[in-house]
Amino acid sequence: MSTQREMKERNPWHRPVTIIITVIGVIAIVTLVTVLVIQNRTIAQKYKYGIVLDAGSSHTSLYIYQWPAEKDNNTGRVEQKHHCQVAGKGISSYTATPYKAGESLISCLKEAKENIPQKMHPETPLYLGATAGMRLLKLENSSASDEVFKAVEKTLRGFPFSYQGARLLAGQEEGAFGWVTVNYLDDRLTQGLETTGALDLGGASTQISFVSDEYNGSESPDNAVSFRLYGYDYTLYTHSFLCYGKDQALRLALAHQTKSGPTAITDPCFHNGYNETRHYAAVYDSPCVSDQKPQIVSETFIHLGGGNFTQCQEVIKSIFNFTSCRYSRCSFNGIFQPPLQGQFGAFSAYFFVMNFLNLTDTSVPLKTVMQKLSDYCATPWTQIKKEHDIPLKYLAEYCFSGTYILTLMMEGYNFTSETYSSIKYIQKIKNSDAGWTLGYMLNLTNMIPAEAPDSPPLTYTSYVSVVTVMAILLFVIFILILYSLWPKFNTEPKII
Ligand SMILES: Nc1ccn([C@@H]2O[C@H](COP(=O)(O)OP(=O)(O)OP(=O)(O)O)[C@@H](O)[C@H]2O)c(=O)n1
Ligand SMILES: [Ca+2]
Repeated sequence: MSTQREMKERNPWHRPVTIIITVIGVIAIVTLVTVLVIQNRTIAQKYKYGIVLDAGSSHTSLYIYQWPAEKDNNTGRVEQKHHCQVAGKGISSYTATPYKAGESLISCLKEAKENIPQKMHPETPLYLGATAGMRLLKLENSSASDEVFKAVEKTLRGFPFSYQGARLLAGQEEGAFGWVTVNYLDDRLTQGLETTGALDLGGASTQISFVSDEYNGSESPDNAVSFRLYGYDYTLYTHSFLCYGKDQALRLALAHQTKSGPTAITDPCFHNGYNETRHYAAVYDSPCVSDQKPQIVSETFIHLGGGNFTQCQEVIKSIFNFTSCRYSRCSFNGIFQPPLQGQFGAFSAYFFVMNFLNLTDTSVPLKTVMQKLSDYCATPWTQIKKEHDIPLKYLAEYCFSGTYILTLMMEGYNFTSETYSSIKYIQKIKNSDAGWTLGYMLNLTNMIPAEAPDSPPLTYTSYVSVVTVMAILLFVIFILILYSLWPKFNTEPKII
């Protein structure tokens, strides 16, 4: 009994002082870890913002981006916070009343004010980039395009943000920034991974951008864009085909079918039973087709549907020119294109159309995809109208658009049934829309450094874990030391 009591007395864990030390130690560790976590989280919650307006040919979209304030010059942290679709058509449609182009943007800009903390408004950069609709308007009527830009500038300056300009993007910029967006969001740039190509299909133009080992910019230098990003060099091949967005491509196809000025056509790209009267003036009212306008015999023609995928493919092939190529290889219309390489992300109308048609799965063999599209095109217009509740103008065009997408990819860009699966139809990557706007803002705010930034050797989680483990270890060592010294303390009173 006495030996047992002695052992109990010698065991420091039964002493109140040891218990107190242990409790204090545990409290200290908990406090240390809590302070570390809270301290870091408070800093991360402060955001900076940027606004980009995408003034496309068919409509305008406003995007708000946000990033942690302390990561200004760091990697991969910019994300889309908000998207607002401007009501009505694109700014290039307001030539008769340019001030309305400016007014059309007001409601989205008001939304932007609500979505960004007020004190951040003056330091939030605001950009507007216009694409193919305004490119065409400039070609057609350059003073009208100036008026539209003046009107939108006036509206943008009336908001409390830091206005950075409204300008026309070059086709190369549109393609290159779309590529930057996709690869930035996929975290490919910081790690120097093999990049993903970008395919963007708009209403008035379409872009293809990718890195090819066989392209260094010496052949057809106009198609080269060189970057140094995070310490890695890239020479990107990019081309923008004006008039080959899906709305202008439809005009090219209609122009091809109405060359002789008929009073009616049976268009294989529209469903059987489709019947619409169209004005020649409206179809040919675009610089993409205006020079092909036939000597009019009548003001209108009847647009009938034929619902035949194979014949539709033939019509669409005829809007591409494959005859001349002064380079080693071409896509179409005499434009150089190096061999396709790697994975591709296809966004904007590529996604809208293929998603509507339920054809976004590219692991399905191309033959099956074509068969499904062929069946869709052959479905009578009355049945299509019954099955879908969307505006008829859009509904009528999906057979054409789907066929156009496959023909552009296979005949135009030279994808094959084997490489078709390297394409992924995408709308968003990690909650941010794929498109040129994010890449444009990252570039103009210098948010992608040429050299890799110095990064802390540990990630945040590892840092907290290491500190926690070390704190516990120190505490245990402290207790062990205390324990090893205890017998001495314990025997002292006995000596006295
Ligand atoms: N949900 C949507 C949104 C758009 N569209 C159509 O897709 C095409 C392209 O849209 P978008 O990529 O927004 O083109 P824009 O940016 O307006 O045109 P561009 O890039 O050529 O200036 C247009 O015909 C548009 O009507 C669609 O079918 N479904
Ligand atoms: Ca676009």
